[in-house]
Amino acid sequence: MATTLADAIWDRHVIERAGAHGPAGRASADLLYVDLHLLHELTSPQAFEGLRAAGRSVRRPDLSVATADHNVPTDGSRLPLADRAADRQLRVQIDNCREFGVELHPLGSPGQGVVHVIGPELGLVQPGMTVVCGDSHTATLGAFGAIAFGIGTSQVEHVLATQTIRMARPSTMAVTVNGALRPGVTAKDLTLAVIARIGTGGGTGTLIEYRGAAIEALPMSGRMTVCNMAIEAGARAGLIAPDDTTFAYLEGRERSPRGALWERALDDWRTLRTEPGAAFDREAVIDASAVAPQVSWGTNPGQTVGVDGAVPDPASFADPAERAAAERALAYMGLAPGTAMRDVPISTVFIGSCTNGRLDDLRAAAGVLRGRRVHGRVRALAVPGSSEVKRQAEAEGLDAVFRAAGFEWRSSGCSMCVGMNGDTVPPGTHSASTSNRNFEGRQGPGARTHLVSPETAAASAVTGHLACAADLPS
Ligand SMILES: CC(C)[C@H](C(=O)O)[C@@H](O)C(=O)O
Ligand code: SF4
Repeated sequence: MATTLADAIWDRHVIERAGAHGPAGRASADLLYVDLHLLHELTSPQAFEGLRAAGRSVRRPDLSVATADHNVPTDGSRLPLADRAADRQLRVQIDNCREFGVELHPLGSPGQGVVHVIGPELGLVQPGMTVVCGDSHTATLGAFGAIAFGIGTSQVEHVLATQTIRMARPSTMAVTVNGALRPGVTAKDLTLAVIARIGTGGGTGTLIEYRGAAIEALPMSGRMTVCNMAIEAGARAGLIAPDDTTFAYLEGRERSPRGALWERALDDWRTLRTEPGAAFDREAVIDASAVAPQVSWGTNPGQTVGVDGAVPDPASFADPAERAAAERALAYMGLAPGTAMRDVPISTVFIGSCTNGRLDDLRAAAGVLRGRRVHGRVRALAVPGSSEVKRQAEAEGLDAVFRAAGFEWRSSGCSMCVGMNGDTVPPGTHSASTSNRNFEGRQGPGARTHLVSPETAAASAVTGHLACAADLPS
């Protein structure tokens, strides 16, 4: 029977099948081998604590890599931090990684950055792998043709101790994006439009394979943006079949295979595709040419419209649950039905995160900002996704473009994506943010988040209200 890419990768990693009789009795789910375990400071302390209490060691420290991202300040501060809780968490991480022999990229080190940004950058994430991390947006890494998913802290401990994970095989979904994106329309707009279309529950329990001409045309940065938000459609993970774009990105990276090993890896990676005729449990087909720049209006990523659109009337939703969600969202967002999205004034712009904090994203935003100024009422932050992205951006003068426009140029971290590191949106005001979640309070108490692409964030910074790049006078 023809196999999907996700099933093929899964099968390669099964150690014990669900239903099999093992030493611990009948297995409730598959036992999978984990090729790469990424860690950050927020979801790993209790896992290391558990190992310590049980007198266990890390089974494969060589396959485990940690970084500091959620809690780190982005104003250039170093330990000791004024924020006592963050300070403690970052120190605990340093101690844990030292004690258990895990490679760590701490605050202030050249390899530090958002965990989902540094993995690919180092060449750690490769086609055909299983990758886990105690973080839902691990889905980002599926862009390399890997099965990459978020796990809970007790599973982090299990993986540290055994390099395996017990997990039921997800069902499969294909999201096929035909045609080509129009000029000015980005991977972020596409991934938001997909969620608006299939809903935040549209991918529940599945592993989504994104495919079709519009996906194949995306660079790795855009593919990561798309897979990053698979989780916001309810999926366990997203993935994209590896191709020459993937291989070109990986070639020569610090941890990529070299020489004969590279050739051997390529031979294998080229086989990683969904076989013709393979059946998916669910399928959605999207026409890329119909996608416009997107802006979210509500408090989940599916509550999104084109920038030409308006805040919908909750009464227009046939589904009672959706109607109630829209009512609640409008109350929180302080928006009236029928308001044109362009009429929403913003206080804050955030360009960064594991969704849109890579070099291509900063280049795109800088392209819009060159020769322009941020509106007087707007505070705008550019936060590189990693210290390496920051260095590269500075090497090509992007920091100067952001600064000249009136942006703050910060150090890398999760920053305003999550509002737990000192970077927040003032209560009751609106932000244009390139992150992936617009939940209530996500960017700070009372913050009203509008999810957008880097280009749209930059254009909104200039106009002081939600706007796309095409709105700006040339
Ligand atoms: C803190 C972490 C567990 C969380 C996640 O799992 O995604 C965070 O990164 C987020 O984006 O909400
Ligand atoms: S940048 Fe945001 S979404 Fe990504 S890992 Fe950090 S908090 Fe989570």
